Amino acid sequence: MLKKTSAESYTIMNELVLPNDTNTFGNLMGGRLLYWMDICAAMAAQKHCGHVVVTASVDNVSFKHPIKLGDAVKIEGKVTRGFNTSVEVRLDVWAQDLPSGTKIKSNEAYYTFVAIDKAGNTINVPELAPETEHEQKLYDGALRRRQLRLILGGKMQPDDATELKALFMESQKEA
Ligand SMILES: CC(=O)SCCNC(=O)CCNC(=O)[C@H](O)C(C)(C)COP(=O)(O)OP(=O)(O)OC[C@H]1O[C@@H](n2cnc3c(N)ncnc32)[C@H](O)[C@@H]1OP(=O)(O)O
Repeated sequence: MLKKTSAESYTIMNELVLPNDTNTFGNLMGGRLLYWMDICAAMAAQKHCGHVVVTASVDNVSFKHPIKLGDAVKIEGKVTRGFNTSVEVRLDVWAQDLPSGTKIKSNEAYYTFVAIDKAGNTINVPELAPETEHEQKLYDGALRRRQLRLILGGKMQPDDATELKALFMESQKEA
């Protein structure tokens, strides 16, 4: 199957935080942000897969700074690696106070999507060809993150997570 690049799935989504998106403190609700991130990530995954995708899992997401009413939210998504029927998407989220132009990094996250056909059966996805050093790093890390999330999802035995185990062995040697 033809390999694809991260650039081919690169997706940018911009949103403006309106009153209906906020909590009683006037900050963007976490659930609303996760919803926007899911949409951005799904668009990136579909560009890569050439098929409809469903969200299989969302890794731990930390909310580093509150995002305020009236801020612009910019979400960037791109596929980091294709496996058999699933892809990992990396998201970077920025909040910008438009009048001052001040921009802060708000979140980073990884979402996993599975490609499905019209009958709902899972289908194979294209591999990813990293083009830069940074993309290669994300590609290598994707295998370890996949093993961790499959263990947590009860889909893999810890003993089978060879790359993850190797990482722990390395850090034990260094300590
Ligand atoms: C864009 C949206 O918001 S869609 C709406 C929300 N999402 C949904 O409704 C999805 C509902 N869930 C499902 O349809 C199914 O559970 C699926 C398609 C995600 C997985 O199907 P299953 O039959 O459980 O999984 P199966 O064991 O066949 O594996 C299929 C792929 O899913 C991956 N997968 C399964 N569970 C997980 C998980 N918890 N985390 C990451 N990947 C997973 C597998 O690794 C496999 O990928 P691979 O082929 O690249 O190795």
